[in-house]
Amino acid sequence: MLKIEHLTKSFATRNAVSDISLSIPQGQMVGIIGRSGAGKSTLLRMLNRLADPTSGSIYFENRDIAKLSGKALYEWRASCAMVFQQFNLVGRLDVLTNVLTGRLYHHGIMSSMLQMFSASERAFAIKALDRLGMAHTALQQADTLSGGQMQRVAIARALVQQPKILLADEPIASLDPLNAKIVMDALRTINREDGITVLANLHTLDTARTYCDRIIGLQDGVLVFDGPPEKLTLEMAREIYGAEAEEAFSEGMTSTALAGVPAKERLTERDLQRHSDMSMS
Ligand SMILES: Nc1ncnc2c1ncn2[C@@H]1O[C@H](COP(=O)(O)OP(=O)(O)OP(=O)(O)O)[C@@H](O)[C@H]1O
Repeated sequence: MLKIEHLTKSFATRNAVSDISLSIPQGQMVGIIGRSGAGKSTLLRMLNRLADPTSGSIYFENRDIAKLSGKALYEWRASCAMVFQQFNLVGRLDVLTNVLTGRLYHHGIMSSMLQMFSASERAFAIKALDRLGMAHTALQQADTLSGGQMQRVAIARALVQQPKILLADEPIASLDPLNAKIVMDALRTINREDGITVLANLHTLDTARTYCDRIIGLQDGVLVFDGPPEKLTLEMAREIYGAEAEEAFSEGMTSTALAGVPAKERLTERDLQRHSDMSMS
């Protein structure tokens, strides 16, 4: 069980995350939604301590994660893996070595520096790649892969950490729809088969609805919705995304599009349909 109590992160002029309390049972798949700047990344980054909370607590199996330091913090980061929108692979290294870097958390400093991996670790890494349908690329240089393939390798790297929690910060925001589906399917498989809790920041509401057991909605750093997808009404979704009542609101719209463009300039579904009709004629 991951338990967050009154978690707050303040920057100079504002709270990015404001007094959030939540309990997440092991094995849940949770989607975090909200418009751009709502605090989604800051919340995830606090969970694996890439950012330190200003106040509040994060408990996992009764340990206060917000207070860990040194070796204990390193161990926590091993059990709380993270994947990012930009994949964060080392492009000039081969895929297998990239995946094996996920094992460095389990090594001492010396063997980490020498990148010494045992035969069983290599086999484990290949198995992780195989689960993601990527074993055939093991010896390929990482920067020759497509974005979707890179994200699958990044997930394999997270898997070899043998995490209890997987944090995914906009894992499909840079991918085309087909690759986005492959990556989300992979996250759900890992969640269901391995019992790993998945917390994913998702920039479209329809993805969160399709894949998640539970949706958490943030608005200006404040928790404004917490429940199963079927409880998230259109009105609530509009409120979370700050969409105005008169405009067409599509669940496939991205949080960035909703936050970045003045309402009058945003494309409605009707505009998009008209555009595709025109391109086809
Ligand atoms: N290091 C920082 N220093 C100052 N302000 C920051 C910092 N990191 C985030 N913020 C601010 O905190 C707020 C929340 O940012 P955050 O990146 O968590 O939002 P988000 O919901 O993940 O947005 P996006 O979807 O665009 O990534 C924003 O107003 C952002 O500008």
